[in-house]
This record gives sequence, structure tokens and C-alpha cells, in this order.
Amino acid sequence: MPTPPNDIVISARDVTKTFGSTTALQNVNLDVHRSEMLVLLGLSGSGKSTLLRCINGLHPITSGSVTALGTRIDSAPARDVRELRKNIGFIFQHFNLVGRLSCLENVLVGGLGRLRIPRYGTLTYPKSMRIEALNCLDRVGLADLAERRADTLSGGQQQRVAIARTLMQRPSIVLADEPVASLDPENAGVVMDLLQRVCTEEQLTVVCTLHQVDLALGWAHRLVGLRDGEVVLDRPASGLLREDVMPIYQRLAPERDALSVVGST
Ligand SMILES: Nc1ncnc2c1ncn2[C@@H]1O[C@H](COP(=O)(O)OP(=O)(O)OP(=O)(O)O)[C@@H](O)[C@H]1O
Repeated sequence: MPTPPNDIVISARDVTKTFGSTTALQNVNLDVHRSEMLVLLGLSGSGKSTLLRCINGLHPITSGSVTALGTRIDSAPARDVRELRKNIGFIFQHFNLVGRLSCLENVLVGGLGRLRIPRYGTLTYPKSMRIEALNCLDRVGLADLAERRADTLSGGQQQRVAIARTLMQRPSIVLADEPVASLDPENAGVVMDLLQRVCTEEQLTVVCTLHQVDLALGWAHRLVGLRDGEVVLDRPASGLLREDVMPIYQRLAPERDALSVVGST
């Protein structure tokens, strides 16, 4: 059954982004639906991270339009973009936790956007937020490590704390830039499981960049392939095979190109 248009939470229209003489994105069109887990694939330099950063307004686009949660990021007043960003979580390859803080306080930082004044130290946060943060840690299976310094955790555990911090932000959209690139295969699976769970159980929309095709096929609802800044593959993951995806990593002459761009879900 086709998804109703009002279920679209991110919409990119003819997005082009240049850095000087480099064209990082070229006429990208993409609609992402509520509760969809979309994985962006492509060679290094194909534009995956740039697209994520254009979606949350970290990179101003050169032309086209980007709408997220009903706000035109490319033309909205800065204040509206700041409000929108509170609804967009970002997960980084290197976790970006504050190593000397406890896991609980790192998670509490995710809720700072809801407070008028900054807090320093777990006990300065309202009790309701401390309970919520503990609950977020519990959802990633790490409640028992709440008091541990973040820099004593393994990489996989740190990424789970980063996901808990994002949940504490109560976002509608989660952007994840190579969230498993620093992890071993087992921990990568755990993190992908968590991202998929927040997507389906909490109705969040996840857009995630990956280099591992097998992880994308295993966990994504939809795969989008970029090549030289252009969308060259856009298919539901269900029924998709590795060999359907691999051509995005080849640089073929256009007349020999095995890919045909397929419309979204
Ligand atoms: N801030 C920047 N200044 C100049 N050029 C940039 C900047 N950010 C990205 N680029 C260029 O834009 C292109 C796309 O880069 P991007 O980082 O989006 O690719 P990617 O697919 O995410 O790569 P990777 O998989 O290695 O992270 C590259 O040619 C890159 O050098």
C-alpha cells in the first residue's frame, strides 16, 4: 500500500551542494517516511555525509530545497532551524561522548535542549530527567553502567550510550554517520539492531550512512546508493541482493551502467 504523503518527514528536492569547484551532491531527490530506516551507501566521497549534513542544515545547500518535519531548512529563519534541530538527533562514528563524565550525565546532555540553563553534574538535573535518562540507558541495555565514566567503556558500549543520549533528546529523526565504522562485527550488529528498534518501536525515522552492504541489506528498510553525488539506486531492502547493490561501487561508462534508478518505496 503506498505511504500517504503526510508521512514524509524529510524531503529533498533537486538538492545540489558544491564546495568550491567540487560538486558533492547533484540534483538529489529523496523522500523519507516516518518510521523508515534508510541506509545511504556509496564510495568514499560520493556525498553521503554531505547529504546528512544538508538534511539538518549543518551545510547550507547550493540550490534546491530541503524540508524536514515541515520546515524548509534552506530558507527558514535561524530560530526555526534551531527548533527543528532539537528534533533531529545525530549519531557520530566516534560517539562524541564526554569521556570524563558518567554515562548517565552524557545521556542527560541529550535533554539539555529542553532546559533554560545549562547543568553541570547529574544531581543538578531535575529528578524526572534523571529517571528518563536511566530509562534511556536501560533501553540500550546499559542501565547497570550508569555511574561509569564514559571513557572506560568499549566502543560498542560507547555507541549505545550515544544512542541513549539521542533518545533523551526525544527526536523525530535520527541521522547516523557511519555509526558502526569503529566497531567489530558483533557490536556493529548490536548497534544496528538498536537503530532498527528505535525506528520501528518508537516511530523514529533513521537515515544512516554505511560502508557495509551486508549490514545495510540486513537492517535497512530502504537502500539509497550515491555515486559522485547523484542518487543511482533507491530500492526497498526487502528482496534486494548484494549483486543489485554492488554496481554503485563501480565507475562504469554511462552506456554500460547496470543501474537503473528505481523510485522510492
Ligand atoms: N567541508 C568540505 N569542504 C570541501 N569539500 C568537502 C567538504 N565536505 C565534503 N567535501 C567534498 O564533498 C565530496 C563528498 O564528501 P562526503 O564527505 O559527503 O562523502 P562521503 O560519501 O560521506 O565519504 P566517506 O564515505 O569517506 O565519509 C568529497 O569530494 C569531499 O571531498
